[in-house]
Order: sequence, then structure tokens, then C-alpha cells
Amino acid sequence: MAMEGNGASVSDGASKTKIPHVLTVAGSDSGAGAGIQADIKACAARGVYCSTVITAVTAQNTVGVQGVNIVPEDFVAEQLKSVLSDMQVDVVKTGMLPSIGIVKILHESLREFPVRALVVDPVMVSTSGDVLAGPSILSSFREELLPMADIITPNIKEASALLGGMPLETVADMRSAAKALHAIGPRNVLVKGGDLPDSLDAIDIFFDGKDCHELRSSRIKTRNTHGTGCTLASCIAAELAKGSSMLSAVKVAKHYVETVLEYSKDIFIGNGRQGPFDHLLRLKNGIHNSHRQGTFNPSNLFLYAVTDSQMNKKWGRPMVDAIEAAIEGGATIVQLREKDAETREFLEMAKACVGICRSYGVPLLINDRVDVALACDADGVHVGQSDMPARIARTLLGPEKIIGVSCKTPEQAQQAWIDGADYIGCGGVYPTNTKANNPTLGLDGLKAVCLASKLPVVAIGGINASNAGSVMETGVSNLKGVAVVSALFDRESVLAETRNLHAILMEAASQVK
Ligand SMILES: Cc1ncc(COP(=O)(O)OP(=O)(O)O)c(N)n1
Ligand SMILES: Cc1ncsc1CCOP(=O)(O)O
Ligand SMILES: [Mg+2]
Repeated sequence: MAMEGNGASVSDGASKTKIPHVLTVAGSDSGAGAGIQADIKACAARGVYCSTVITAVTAQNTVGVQGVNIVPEDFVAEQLKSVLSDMQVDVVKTGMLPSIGIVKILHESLREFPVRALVVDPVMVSTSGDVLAGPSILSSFREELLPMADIITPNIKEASALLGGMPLETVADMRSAAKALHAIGPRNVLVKGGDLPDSLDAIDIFFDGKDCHELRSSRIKTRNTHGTGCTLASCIAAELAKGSSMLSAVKVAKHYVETVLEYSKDIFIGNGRQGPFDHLLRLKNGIHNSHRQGTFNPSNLFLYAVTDSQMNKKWGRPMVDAIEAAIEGGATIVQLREKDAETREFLEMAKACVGICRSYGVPLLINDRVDVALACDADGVHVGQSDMPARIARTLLGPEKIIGVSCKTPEQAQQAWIDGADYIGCGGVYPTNTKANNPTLGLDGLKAVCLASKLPVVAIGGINASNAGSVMETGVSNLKGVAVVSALFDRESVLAETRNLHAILMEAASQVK
């Protein structure tokens, strides 16, 4: 596809904000799990505007497709012209293209109104097994659409059909198919292996003409998979519209689909074999965190300084000086943990700490108090199992703020993810005097929680210069750092202690790479 805009200009007047825009050219699904409806929801969830050209209207539900009414070709052309001539489309995504004439019209429209990228989901058979585009269409796909496409996203059956019936049974076959499809003309190919048997993971093959990537995501056990193909392609289109590179768009889209399937696995809509899922992550318990993906950087957890007023008082340091010294020494995130302060005192201190942390670009989280975090515009909160539930904290704080949750068990870790947390704090790893009656998990307990967690983890509890290296060397990939209180703040020099701990962590991290 030509890499240029359509040149349409907005009306004069005040400065305008350009919104990333995907046009989907696809069929309507009355059950709203797939097709146009899935595309609109996926784009909305990814924060992208979605316009629509409807190629067919289907009567369909969770049982199957009961009827298809193809939109007349000249009216598909009219819809395309209406949107492409006026609305600053960045990316076109195609789904059900039910006739050779419609493929031809799309081809001509895109020549007349070039867009930045074309994502082709070569829909042929619905997930219920109903045919949505017959074999007669294959040659026009191959000759007209594929050579224009920036990416095509066939499943195994579609890839096989596009390659004249080539059998696809293994990951090696998928690699060969991706290369053969690439030779037809699309710039990138994603062959989706979700239908491959005998695998715990869903394996897709991405080929960009040079490198072949094997992309894995966990296979979610759920009946609610209707519309995954449309959703994946729309999400790729949405990420491209926002400016992502192709590989990154594909990875984000896979992660998004995995997240919504996991999140929606227990919802119940319709009596058929295959139900829809919840693109907006709302139906289950009313939270919406899909568009927050990527706002928290897990590497912030590397050296997590948790403050303690009593300790700083003991050493005669104002809190802001202690925090500044910790940041100068290498702390990558700070948590203000005030167990005894009155609300107003806490808020004043929090405001000062936000100021100092922001000047260094280091996030500041508030322990326990969502109200204080909101009032001082901190970067987020850390809550424990008896504090405000993370799900409610997310609702109160909105999608942008960071939420950490203390977890001691795999079940708590799973719940934290469902509730929309960004990371978990796991401990006490070692005995500590800083928190009373806190059970010690040991390195084995820490590992078990890390392995069960889809979120990044920071270890806490009794961690200091003598054991931080062993914690990091457990080598679990989502263990991103250590959180410490006394090893930094119950010491004479916060700066020297933080520097020393930072150096130890760097050394340990280099060992596990
Ligand atoms: C990073 C981090 N992890 C765990 C905790 C403990 O939180 P919680 O269980 O709520 O206990 P208190 O800190 O509130 O006493 C934490 N604060 N930070
Ligand atoms: C707040 C908290 N949560 C679990 S252990 C702990 C205390 C950590 O303090 P220290 O680093 O001094 O052991
Ligand atoms: Mg707490």
C-alpha cells in the first residue's frame, strides 16, 4: 500500500487533533461477536476511531450463520468513496469480502484514495464453519488484494486455501506457508496457528520477508472465541494507525486478544457452541483497563524505595531529603508509606514528594491511601490484601495510574491481574522487623507467586545488600526488582546505601541475562 495520507484537509479555524483512524471493510454480524461489530469494539478498546464499509449483512448468532445478504457492489463503492474521500483514514482493514466484484472495487478505491497501511484478514469461513467467501474469490485475493497488503492474517485453513490446498499440520508447515504467501506480494504475513492441535500455546508465525518470528500466547480454555480473527486484525490495524511498527502491532494485538479471552472466559451469551467475548473488559466486573496497556514500565520496579518516617526521623532527615538521596543513588520508583500520619499531614508530605519525584522523572506511589494519591496527583498506589481492593482502586484512579498489589499466593496474583493491577509486590521474602506479623515466604514462595503471575513482580521483606543478589538470581523472568525499606532508610547514608544496592542488583541482573 502506498505510504501516504489521503491528503484531505480539515476545515480552517482553531488547531485540530488528528485521531488515529481505521476503516473496516467487512460484514455485519447480527450477534456482534465478529465482523464489523467486533472491529468497532476492538478499535474503541485500543483508543482508535473506526469507520465502516459494510459488504454483507449476516444473520448470525452463537449457533452459526443463518443467512447472508450481500450488499450491492455499487453501494459498497459508494460507502468507500464517502469515507475515504473525506475522513483522513490511516489504515484500512478488510474482513468478509463476499464477491469478486467487491474485491475489485476495494482495489480501485484504494488506488484512488491511498492509505498508510492495508491489513487483510482473508476471511473465508466463520468460526462456526459457515462459508463467508467461496473458492471463486481466491484468485482475486491473490491477484488484487494480497499484493497491496501490508499484512495478511490467515488462519491455517485460509493459508492453505490461498496456497491451493497446501497441507498445514505443523509449525514447520506454517513457516513454509508464511514464506509462500509472502512471495505472492504482501509485505508481512501472520499465519495464525490457533487451530493447530496438541499445543498448550497458540503459536503464530510472523514473516516480514526477512525474519520468521514464532509468536506464542497461552491457549485460553474458553467457549468465548467468536470473533478472535476479526479482533486481532483490527487491533493490528489500530496499533498501526497509532504509529507502531508492524512487529510491535502484531505483538500488542496478540497480547490484547489473550487478555480479553482470559478476562471473558466465564461470560455467558447465547446457547450455541461459540460465544462472543468482551472487548471492553467491562461485562465481568465493570472495570475498563484495556487501553492502559503499556502505560507502566516494569523496569521501574528494579530498585523500589519504600519510605518510613520513623526511620528518617531517627536519622534526623526530612522525608524529601531522604527521597532525593534514594533517587540520586539509583531508586527507580518510590512509595510513600506513612502508617501514623494524619490525613492532612500525609497529604502535605505527599505533595512535596510528588514534586521531588516528578523533577527526577521517577514515579511516586502512595501506600494504602487512594484518596491521598488522587489529591496529590501521585503516579499511583500500592494496596495490600486488606486495603482498598485493586478493582475499586482502578475504577477510582482511572486507566493511567499505576496500581501495585501485595500478593503472597498464586491465587492472589491471578486476581490482581484480573482486577487491573500493574504489578505485584511479593513478600516477605525474608524475616523483617519493619512490618509486624508478616509471614515469611522464602525464595521458593516468591518463585511460586512469580510463576503464577502475569504481572511483573517486585520482591519485598528483609531484603538488603547481603541477600538482594540471591533474590535477583532466582532468574524468574517477571521478577523485576526488589523493594526495600530499612536497608535504605534505617541507615546513616541513604545515598551510599542506595548506590551500593543498585550496583549489587546490576551485577546480579547481568548474571541472569
Ligand atoms: C512494593 C510493596 N509490596 C508490598 C507492600 C505491602 O503492602 P501491604 O500488604 O498493604 O502492607 P503495608 O505496606 O500497607 O503495611 C508494600 N507496601 N509495597
Ligand atoms: C511493607 C512490607 N510488606 C511486606 S514485607 C514489608 C516490609 C519491608 O521492609 P524491610 O525492607 O525493612 O524488610
Ligand atoms: Mg497496605
